[in-house]
Amino acid sequence: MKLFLDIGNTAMKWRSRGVTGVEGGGWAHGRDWQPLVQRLAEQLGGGQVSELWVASVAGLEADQDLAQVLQQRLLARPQFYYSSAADAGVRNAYSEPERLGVDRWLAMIEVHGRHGEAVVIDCGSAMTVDAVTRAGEHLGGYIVPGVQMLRDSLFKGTARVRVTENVAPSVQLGRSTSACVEHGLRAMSVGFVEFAIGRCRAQLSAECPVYLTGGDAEWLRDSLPGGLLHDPDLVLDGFERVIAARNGEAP
Ligand SMILES: Nc1ncnc2c1ncn2[C@@H]1O[C@H](COP(=O)(O)OP(=O)(O)O)[C@@H](O)[C@H]1O
Ligand SMILES: CC(C)(COP(=O)(O)O)[C@@H](O)C(=O)NCCC(=O)O
Ligand SMILES: [K+]
Repeated sequence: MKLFLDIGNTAMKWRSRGVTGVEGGGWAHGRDWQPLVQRLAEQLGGGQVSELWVASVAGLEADQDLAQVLQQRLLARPQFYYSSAADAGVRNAYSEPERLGVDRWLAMIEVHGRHGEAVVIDCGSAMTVDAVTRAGEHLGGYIVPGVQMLRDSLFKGTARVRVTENVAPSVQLGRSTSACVEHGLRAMSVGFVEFAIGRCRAQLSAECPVYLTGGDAEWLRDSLPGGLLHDPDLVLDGFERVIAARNGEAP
C-alpha cells in the first residue's frame, strides 16, 4: 500500500491507500519517532508499504532521524516532499519557495484543486493563514502562535496565571483567572481569524470558500462566523493529489 505522512510540530497524521482505496488513517502526538512509528506499524497490520511519502515541517535533523526509523521499521524508503515554486497549478508566493511550510503548501493545493480560489486557516501548533486565487496564485499568508503555544507562553511568562478548571467556550469578559485566559485566547483567535478572512477576501471574491483545519479547529470553529468549511484532512488530501499527478494517476 501507499503510505502518506503529514509531520507537524506536534502531531503525525497518516493515511494508507491500497488498490481498493483508503485502508487506514490516524494521528499521534509526540516527537519520539521510535514509539510513534512502532504504533503506526502496528496500525498498518504488517501490510507491505510500496510507496512511503513524507511531508514534514519538523526540520532537517528531525527528518533524518525519522527517515532512519521509518526505513528500519517499515522496510520502505521514505520520499520527502517539500514546497516548491509551483505544483498542481499553484504558484508559491515565496521568493525562496522551499521555505514555505509543506503543510501550508499542500493544504493550499487541495483547496485550489477543489474550488480554484480559497482561504485556508490551519489551527495547529502555529496558526497559519494562506490565500490562493482562481488562477493558482498564492497571495501569501500569516503565521501566529497556536492556542496551546499562547497558553504555554502565558504560564511560562507569569507566576500566577494558570488555567485550573474547565472553561466553557465563550468570549465574554472572564470572572476568574481561568476564564480570563480561556475567553481571552478565544477572543484573540477569533479576532485574528476574522481580520485575516477580511484581508484575504478583499483580494479574492467576497464569498470565496474559507477552510478551517488543524488540531484546534474544533476548539475554535463554534466561535467563528457560520459558513466556514472544516476539513481536518486537507494536507493529506493535497499530498495524495500531488503524488497521484506525479504518478500520472487520476486524483
Ligand atoms: N491529543 C493531543 N495532544 C496534543 N495536542 C493536541 C491534542 N489534541 C489536540 N491538540 C491541539 O492540536 C494542536 C496541534 O495541531 P495539529 O494540527 O494536530 O498538529 P501540527 O501542528 O503538528 O500539525 C496542539 O497545539 C493542541 O492544541
Ligand atoms: C508554520 C508552521 C510551523 C505550521 O506548522 P504546524 O503548526 O502544523 O506544526 C509550518 O508551516 C512551518 O514550519 N513553516 C515554515 C515557515 C513558513 O511557512 O514560512
Ligand atoms: K499542520
